Amino acid sequence: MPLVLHSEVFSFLCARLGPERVQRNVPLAPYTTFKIGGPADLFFEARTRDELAEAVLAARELGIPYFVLGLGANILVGDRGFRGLVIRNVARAYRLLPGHRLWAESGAIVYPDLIEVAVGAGLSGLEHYVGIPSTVGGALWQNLHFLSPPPERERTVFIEEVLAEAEILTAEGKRRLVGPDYFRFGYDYSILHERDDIVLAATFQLTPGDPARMREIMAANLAWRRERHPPLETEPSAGSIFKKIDGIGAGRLIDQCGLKGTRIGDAEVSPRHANIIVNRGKATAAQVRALIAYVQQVVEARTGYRLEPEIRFVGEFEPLSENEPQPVPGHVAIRHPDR
Ligand SMILES: NC(=O)C1=CN([C@@H]2O[C@H](COP(=O)(O)OP(=O)(O)OC[C@H]3O[C@@H](n4cnc5c(N)ncnc54)[C@H](OP(=O)(O)O)[C@@H]3O)[C@@H](O)[C@H]2O)C=CC1
Ligand SMILES: C=C(O[C@H]1[C@H](O)[C@@H](CO)O[C@H](OP(=O)(O)OP(=O)(O)OC[C@H]2O[C@@H](n3ccc(=O)[nH]c3=O)[C@H](O)[C@@H]2O)[C@@H]1NC(C)=O)C(=O)O
Repeated sequence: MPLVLHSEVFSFLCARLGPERVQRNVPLAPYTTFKIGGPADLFFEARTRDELAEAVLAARELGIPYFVLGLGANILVGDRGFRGLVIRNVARAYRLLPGHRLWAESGAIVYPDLIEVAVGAGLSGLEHYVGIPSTVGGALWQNLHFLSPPPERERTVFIEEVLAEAEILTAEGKRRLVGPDYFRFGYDYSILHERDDIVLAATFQLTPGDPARMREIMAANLAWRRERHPPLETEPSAGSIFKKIDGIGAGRLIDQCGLKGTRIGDAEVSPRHANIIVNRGKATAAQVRALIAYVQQVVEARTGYRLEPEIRFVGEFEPLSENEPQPVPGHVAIRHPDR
């Protein structure tokens, strides 16, 4: 039974969060970069970090499932949607502080908002992440990263390198200021994967830099992405589907197996970058899941490597039906610039 039918739950949330503020049965597809996903039984937009904390505490008190949604850039929402409360984080305040610091609520958007304000003030440290869709919360969750500047591009730079401190709501319900060590950052990893802590705000320690050089880095990184990744505006996706395989490359393996352009319904392995699945129009979460499973199966059979999804699966998924379209091999393959 949809949670929405439990009127006491709805009344409790309205009393806690405001009568006009809690919505029922809200489609989630528009709030994801994949443009896929069924409805949330209950939906609330948190406009400040206090509202975000209050919504999480209310859901915990009720004992109902909840999910904090950033830009929905790293998730696949099931076609049946989410049985519980989706809290969309639109707490987007930010300001520059003395000592070259930038403070931001966790719903603040890294690009363009934070990067533009930092670069505009001649402060370096965030410009690497230009063009990557992410809120501050999502960035700490996954330790947002990109290649170091050209021409060397000799390493990966991570957002942990400029994090000074963060305000969190802990799994135990306490508001705390924590330093970077708390997060135990790794590649695509932070403690937020294990603990039910919520990021409310973060402060970044930036460094004075040459704005012209920062603009140069931004232009080069945007060009790098444009050349390799399908454009989100016309080919909705969730970025890389599978985790990095050090020194080998998930994308390269899929490409070498000739899977670019393979489709199940409207879900397609991007002909531009083999580790990205794009929604060609009306793709369902079931089709994306089936395509993920198909790619895993082919790559494992041919190379022995088991690809692990990097994206988070959220909500309820339809069981795969026998009527689901079968995989159709791709015909056109765009040569990847690194091959
Ligand atoms: N490098 C690239 O090209 C790309 C990278 N990405 C990555 O995807 C992420 C997208 O971020 P975004 O769209 O904002 O997030 P999403 O809405 O995609 O949510 C992703 C996860 O982040 C967690 N999360 C979000 N906000 C908070 C918060 N305030 N506190 C604690 N956890 C939170 C949630 O985990 P939980 O359920 O555990 O609360 C959720 O599962 C970024 O990390 C970015 O690096 C995405 C696309 C491309
Ligand atoms: C896109 C994301 O992150 C990106 C991040 O933007 C960039 C830059 O730092 O490095 C990674 O991309 P990537 O393209 O190097 O990763 P993979 O998909 O594993 O590809 C590895 C390598 O395979 C080769 N490759 C890739 C795609 C393709 O179609 N053909 C091909 O040959 C390329 O040489 C590539 O460099 C991150 N992906 C992963 C899985 O770690 C994301 O997180 O959503």
